Amino acid sequence: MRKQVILLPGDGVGREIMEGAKAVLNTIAGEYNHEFIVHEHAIGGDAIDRYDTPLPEQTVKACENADAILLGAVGGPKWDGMPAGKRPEKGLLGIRKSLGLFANLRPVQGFGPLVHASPLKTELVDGCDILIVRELTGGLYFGKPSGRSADGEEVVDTLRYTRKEIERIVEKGFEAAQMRSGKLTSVDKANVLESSRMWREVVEEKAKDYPDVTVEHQLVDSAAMKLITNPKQFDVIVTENLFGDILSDEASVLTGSLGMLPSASLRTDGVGLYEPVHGSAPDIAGEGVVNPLGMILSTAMMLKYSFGMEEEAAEIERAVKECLEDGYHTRDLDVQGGKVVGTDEMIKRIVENLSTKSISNAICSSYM
Ligand SMILES: NC(=O)c1ccc[n+]([C@@H]2O[C@H](COP(=O)([O-])OP(=O)(O)OC[C@H]3O[C@@H](n4cnc5c(N)ncnc54)[C@H](O)[C@@H]3O)[C@@H](O)[C@H]2O)c1
Ligand SMILES: CC(C)[C@H](C(=O)O)[C@@H](O)C(=O)O
Ligand SMILES: [Mg+2]
Repeated sequence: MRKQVILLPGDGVGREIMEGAKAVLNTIAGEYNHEFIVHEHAIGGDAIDRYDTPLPEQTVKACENADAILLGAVGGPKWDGMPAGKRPEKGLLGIRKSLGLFANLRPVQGFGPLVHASPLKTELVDGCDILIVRELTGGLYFGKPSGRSADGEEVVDTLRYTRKEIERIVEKGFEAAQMRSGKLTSVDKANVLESSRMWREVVEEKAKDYPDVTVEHQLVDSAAMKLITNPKQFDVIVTENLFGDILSDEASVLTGSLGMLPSASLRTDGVGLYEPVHGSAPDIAGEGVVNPLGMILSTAMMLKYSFGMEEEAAEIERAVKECLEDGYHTRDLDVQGGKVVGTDEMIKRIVENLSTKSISNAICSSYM
C-alpha cells in the first residue's frame, strides 16, 4: 500500500518522540512492502516561531490531502504569555476542528510489567482494559462567547453542544462497547449541567438501538474516584470534551505513566489524526529521556484505523510489549528490576524487535 502521512512534531518532546514514529514506519514499510510518503509540517509554538501563527494554512491544506496525520505535542512556557488566539494549543484545537475529528479514542491498558509500574495495587490494575471515547470538537473548548470583558474583570467560556454532536459521539461509544465487552459507561454532570442532561437523554434514546449493550450513567466526580479505586468496572467510557481530557490523564496512572497512552482522533471516513495523550513535557524536553511508547502505539492505531493494516499494527504492539517484558523502559516507568534506557535506545529496541517477527500477541487489539 502507498499512503501519504503528514508529520506534525510540534514542540517540546514532540520532535524526540516523532523519531520513534518515523523509525517504526520505516521498519513496517520494509517488512511489509508498503510505501509511506511522509511530509513534515509546522504546528503550535514551532509554527508561531516560523510563521507567526499556530496553524499555518499550508499545514491545514497538507493535512486535508493526507491519508493520516501523526502529531507529537504542542505548547510550552516559551509561548505562555501569548494572546489567546496565538497560543500553540490553538493550533491543535484548530486542526481537530477544521478536519472534523469529533471522536477521540484513548485506550488504557495495564499489561505486563506496567501493572507493577502503576502506583495502584497490582490486583486493581492487572487486566484493566478501558477505552475512553472523548468528544473532541465541541463543549467548553469551542463554545462562543469566550473571552474577557473590556475592563478585564469578567471572563466567560461557553459549554455548547447540539443534539447531533452528542448523538454522533454517543453512537461511537455504543459501537465500541458492542465490539468489546458490551458495557458502556456514560460520564456526565447531569445533576448540574443542562448539556449533561441532554447528553443523558441522547444516551437513553440510543440505548434502544443497541439492546446488547448495558448502559450505566455516572457523574464525573465520582467516576474520577472509581477510575482509580475500582478501574476494572469500566470497559468503554463515553464522555464530553473536557471530562474526557481530564479522565484520560487520570487513567494513565493505571499504566504507570502518562507517556504510555496513545490516541486516535477520527471522523466518519478513514482520515484520522494520531497523537499520544501527553503534552510537550517541557520539564524533560531535550534530555533524551522521554517515553516514546505513546507515540509509537499511536502509530499502530493509525495503521489499524486509517489504513486497515491490522497485522502491522499488532506487530508494533507486540514489539512494545516484548521490549517492556525484556525489562527495557524509560525512566518515567517505575518497574522494579528493569533497565532504564533513554529515548533513542528504547526506539532502537522496538525497531529490533519489529524486525524479528513472531506470532502476534496484540496488546491493543480490542480497542474498537
Ligand atoms: N496533545 C498535546 O499536544 C498536548 C497535550 C497535553 C498538554 N499539552 C501542552 O503541553 C504543555 C505541558 O503541559 P503539562 O506539563 O501539563 O503536561 P505534559 O503531559 O506535557 O506533562 C505532564 C508530566 O508528565 C511527564 N510526561 C509527559 N509525557 C511524558 C513521556 N512521554 N515520557 C515521560 N514523561 C512524560 C512530563 O515530564 C510532566 O512531568 C502545555 O503547554 C500543554 O498545553 C499538549
Ligand atoms: C493541549 C490541549 C489543548 C489538549 C486538550 O485539552 O485536548 C491536550 O490536553 C489533550 O489531551 O489532547
Ligand atoms: Mg489532555
